[in-house]
Amino acid sequence: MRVVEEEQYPSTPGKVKVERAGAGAMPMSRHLHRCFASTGTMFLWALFLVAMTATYLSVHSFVDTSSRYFAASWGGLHWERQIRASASPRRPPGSAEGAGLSVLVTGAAGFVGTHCALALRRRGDGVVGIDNFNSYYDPSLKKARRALLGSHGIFVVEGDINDGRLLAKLFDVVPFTHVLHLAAQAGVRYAMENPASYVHSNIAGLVSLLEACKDADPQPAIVWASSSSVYGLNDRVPFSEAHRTDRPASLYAATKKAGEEITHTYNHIYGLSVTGLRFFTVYGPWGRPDMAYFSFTRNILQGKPITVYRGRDHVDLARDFTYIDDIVRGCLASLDTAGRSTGTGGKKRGPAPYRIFNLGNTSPVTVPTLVAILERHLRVKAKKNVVEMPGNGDVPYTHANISLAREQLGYKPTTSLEMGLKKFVSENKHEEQRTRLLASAYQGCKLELECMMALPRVTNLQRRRQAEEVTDNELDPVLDPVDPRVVRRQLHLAGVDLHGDHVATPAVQHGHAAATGSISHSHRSSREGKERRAGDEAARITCLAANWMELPPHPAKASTTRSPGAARAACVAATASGVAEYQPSASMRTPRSYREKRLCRCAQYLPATAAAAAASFPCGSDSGSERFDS
Ligand SMILES: O=C(O)[C@H]1O[C@H](OP(=O)(O)OP(=O)(O)OC[C@H]2O[C@@H](n3ccc(=O)[nH]c3=O)[C@H](O)[C@@H]2O)[C@H](O)[C@@H](O)[C@H]1O
Repeated sequence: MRVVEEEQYPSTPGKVKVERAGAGAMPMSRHLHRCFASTGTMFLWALFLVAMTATYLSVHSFVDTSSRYFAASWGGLHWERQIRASASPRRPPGSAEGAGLSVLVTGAAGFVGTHCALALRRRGDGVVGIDNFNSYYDPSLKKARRALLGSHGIFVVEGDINDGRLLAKLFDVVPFTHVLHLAAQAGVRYAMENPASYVHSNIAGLVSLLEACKDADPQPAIVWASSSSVYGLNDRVPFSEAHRTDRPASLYAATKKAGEEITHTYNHIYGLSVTGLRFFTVYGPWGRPDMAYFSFTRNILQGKPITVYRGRDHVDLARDFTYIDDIVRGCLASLDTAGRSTGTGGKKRGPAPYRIFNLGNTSPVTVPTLVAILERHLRVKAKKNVVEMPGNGDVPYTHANISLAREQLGYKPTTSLEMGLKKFVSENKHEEQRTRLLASAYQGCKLELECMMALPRVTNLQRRRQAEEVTDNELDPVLDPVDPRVVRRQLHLAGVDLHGDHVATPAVQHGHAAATGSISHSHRSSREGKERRAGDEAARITCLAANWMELPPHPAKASTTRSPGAARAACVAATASGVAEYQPSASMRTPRSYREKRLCRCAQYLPATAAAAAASFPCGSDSGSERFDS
C-alpha cells in the first residue's frame, strides 16, 4: 500500500519523484501528469503564478508611475520663465496701492478661481494658477476658462495640489506673497456618491498645500475657501462666525470644517497667516453646471423638467445666494488685509493672524423663488417636480451674518438675486456656444500645431518612401515624438482637410483673417454682437495656428512677415492656447527644421511678448470685464 501511495504522490511537494529503475518504469509524460495532478503541486503552481502576477503588476505600476513622473507636464527653463512672468506684479512702481501681490491661485480654472485670478490681474497683481482639470463637471468648461485666463496673461499649471514636488517647485521658482486656495471637491450631494474625492482634495490636498506653504521661504499668507455648510444643523439665524459648527450635515461640510481645524494647526505650529472664507452658495457667469441655478437654467431652456426639493412640513428650502462679484471683492479684501506669516523654513517666529469670515448676501431666497426669477428672465415656464428633500446632506436654509467681514474687510454685497440672475441669464445665453467655440478652437489650435510640426517630416518620409528609401518602421510612433499618422488620424476624426502641405480648418481660416488684420471677416460672418465677440475670441486663439502656419518656409522670405497687429494677435492667442504644452516635446527641444526652430523661438519669447501684447491687443484683454468685450 505504502509503495502505491509513494508512487502516486511525491514525498516532497513540488518535486517529481525520482523514477525507480527497473521493470515498473513509466514514461516521462506519465510522471508529469502525476506531478500536475497532485493537489500539493497544484497549490504550489498556483502560488507561483500568483507571485509572478504580483511581480508583473508591481513592476508595471512602477513603470507606469515612473513614466508619469518622467512625462510630467511641468518643469524646465521655459516653464519657469512662464511662471515667473505670470507671477510678476504689474503695478507701476510707486503706485498708490503698493507694490502688488504675487498670488498662487489653486483651482484657478474653477468658477471662483477664474473670477478672482482675473480681478487680481486687472489691478496689477501677479497671478499663477494651478488646477487639476478633473472631470467632476465638463473639463472643456475649465479649459475655456483657462483660455480666458491665458488671454489675460495668466498662466495655469495643470497639476494636483497633492503633488508636493510640483508645489515645492512653484515656491522655489516664485516667492509667492499669498496663496488663494480655492481648489476643492465641491458639491454637497455628490459626497454620497464619491466620498473619497472629498478626502483627496479637501483634506489630503489641503495638508499637502499647507506643508508646501510652511516650508516656503518666505511663507505666504493663505486665504482659502471654507463653506457656509459648516453651520450644518445650526438653527440660530443669521449664521454668525461665533455659532456652533460641530454638527455638519454632509461629508462635504465635514471636510470643510476639518479644513478649518487643520489650517488652525498650521497657524499655531508654523506661524502661517490664515483666513478662511465661508462662502454662501456662490452663483454667476462662468459658474458651476452642477449647481441648482445653472442646471435649472439649462433644463428650463431645453424644456426638460427640474426637481425642486422641499423641506419638512412643506417648508421651502432657502439659500443666501451670493453673486460672484461680491465674493471676488471679499476674497481680494481678505488678501489685502491678511497680515504676514511669521515663520521661515518650517519654524514659527511669532503669532500670525487666524481669521474666519462669512461671505454671504444676508438675504436668503427660497428655491421656488429662484425658479420664478429664472422663468421671468428666461421667459420660459419651468416644468417642476417638487419632491421631499432626500436625506442627502442638504440643510433647510442658510443665512449669513456678515458684520465681522463688513468691519474687518469692508465687505458689502451689492447684488440681489434678481439682479445677479439677470446678469447670469444674459451671459449664459451665449456661454455654451462660447465654451464650445473656445474648446474647439483650443483643440483646433493644438491639432494645427501638431500637424504643422509633423508635416515637413511626413512630406519628407513620403518622398523617401516613394523612392523606396524608407520602410514603415521609420514611421514608428515610438521613434517619432509627433507621429504623423496619429496626427493625420486625429485630423481626419476632427473633420479637418489635409491638402498636401497645408491644413485648412474653418477655425484657422477665421483665425487667419483675424491675424492678418481683416478682423472684419469675423464680424461679417456672424449675425449679432455677442456671437461676433465669441467668434473673435475663437479667432484670437486660433490665429496662433494660422500665423505660425504661415511662417515663411525659408529664411530668405523672412522679410515678408505680417503686420505687428498679427504678431500681437498670435502672441495673445499663443498664451491663451497653453503653448506650454508643446514645450516638453522632444521635437521642440531638438528642432530639426527651420519651422521648428522658429516655433521654439516663438515659444521661448512668448510670455514676455504676450504680456506686452495683451495690454495693447485691440480685442481688449484689459477691458475691465471677464466677458468677451471687444
Ligand atoms: O454654500 C455652500 O457652502 C455650498 O453652496 C452650494 O451648495 P448648495 O447651497 O447646496 O447649492 P445648490 O447645489 O445650488 O443648491 C441650492 C438649493 O437648491 C436645491 N436643489 C438643488 C438641486 C436640485 O436639483 N434641486 C433643488 O431643489 C438644494 O436643495 C438647495 O436648497 C455649493 O454647491 C457647495 O459647493 C457649497 O459651496
